[in-house]
Amino acid sequence: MRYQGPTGFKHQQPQKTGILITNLGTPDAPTAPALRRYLKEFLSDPRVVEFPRLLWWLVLNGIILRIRPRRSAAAYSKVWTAEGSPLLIHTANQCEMLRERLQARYGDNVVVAFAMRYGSPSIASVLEQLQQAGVRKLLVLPLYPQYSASTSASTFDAISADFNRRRWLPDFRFISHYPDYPPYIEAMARHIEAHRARHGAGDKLILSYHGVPKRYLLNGDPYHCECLKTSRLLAERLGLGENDYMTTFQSRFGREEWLRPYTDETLKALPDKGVKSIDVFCPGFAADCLETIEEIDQENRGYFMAAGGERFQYIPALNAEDVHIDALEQLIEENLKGWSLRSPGAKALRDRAQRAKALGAAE
Ligand SMILES: C=CC1=C(C)c2cc3[nH]c(cc4nc(cc5[nH]c(cc1n2)c(C)c5CCC(=O)O)C(CCC(=O)O)=C4C)c(C)c3C=C
Ligand SMILES: [Fe+2]
Ligand SMILES: [Fe+2]
Repeated sequence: MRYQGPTGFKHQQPQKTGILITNLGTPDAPTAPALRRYLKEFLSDPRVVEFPRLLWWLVLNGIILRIRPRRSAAAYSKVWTAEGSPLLIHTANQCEMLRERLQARYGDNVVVAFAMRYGSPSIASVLEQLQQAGVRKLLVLPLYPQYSASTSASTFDAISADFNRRRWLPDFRFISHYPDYPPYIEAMARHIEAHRARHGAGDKLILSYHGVPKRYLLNGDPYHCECLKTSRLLAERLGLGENDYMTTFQSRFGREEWLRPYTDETLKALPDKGVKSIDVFCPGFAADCLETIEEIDQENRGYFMAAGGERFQYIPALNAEDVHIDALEQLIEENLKGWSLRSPGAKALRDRAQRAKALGAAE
């Protein structure tokens, strides 16, 4: 059978609305074998590494997967907690809080779940569970505020690959970005203000985003533009002048040029320019993860202090903070508009089952 129908389908099953939040994904353990599996899946995605396939296959399997898993495992072991990878824990918490709030309003008619683009829980496995649960309308929210083909479009690819094998597709909505969504800007502003009220404010606020190769920007990816927009709106909301903040790009991979200015080079240079006290926040990361905890709060803190910096404050990601969940809940609510969140009543379900029986269908 080319297209898979729902298994164990019941005509009386109430039809539900599914809300799927996703993030990038993380290895199962901070070990070289787990990193090898994770990096192989991640770095084989043509949305992430846009290189001629055969050449990249040779480089990935011949060089990168022989060296990087051990190095990355060492980095992950610095951030790993008793409950597991920070990215997975924060995403699970975000999901749980959204579920509580949305089910308080809509009861069991909404199902809220999370999945990871790479690693587990995989998008395919969670979509299968949602279909089994009777989800006939599906809203997907990848937790990437700024659109990039390497993240947002890659998530869409994974969903569409799953749909490609299915017989019965749900109504479908996909939030491809929210870089200027006022409640998101407001959530970050309040979070930063609260942090500054407790710990004081540095002379400059560094807004560091994950980078992508500059080539992707030149080929039309809106990511760079969206990062600058988020920064501008956040700075305006915080009342910051042009000299009070900076947008930088972190997490370079490989030898080609990535979006500039680079976070590490910027932080190494700031003390010489007289900026010795900074706050760093990463607006593009909905949850703390390796790239914020190890790369920013550990590695880049070290660069800044070694270059003569005196005060470095990392402001944590929004994670499962109430202000963040408020913003995500509003974003979800707005994107659910026009969908009735009530499932058909008992009578409608009985009638439907009788009609199906009359037509000779299984129950
Ligand atoms: C190889 C190219 C990469 C591109 C392009 C890229 C884009 C990109 N990534 C994120 C968010 C995250 N990336 C994370 C880890 C990570 N990223 C890359 C490479 C690229 N990312 C690698 C190889 C890794 C793994 C770690 C390592 O070996 O260095 C993470 C953290 C995951 C975790 O488990 O904590 C996030 C989140 C965005 C938003 C983005 C493009 C905009
Ligand atoms: Fe990345
Ligand atoms: Fe990194």
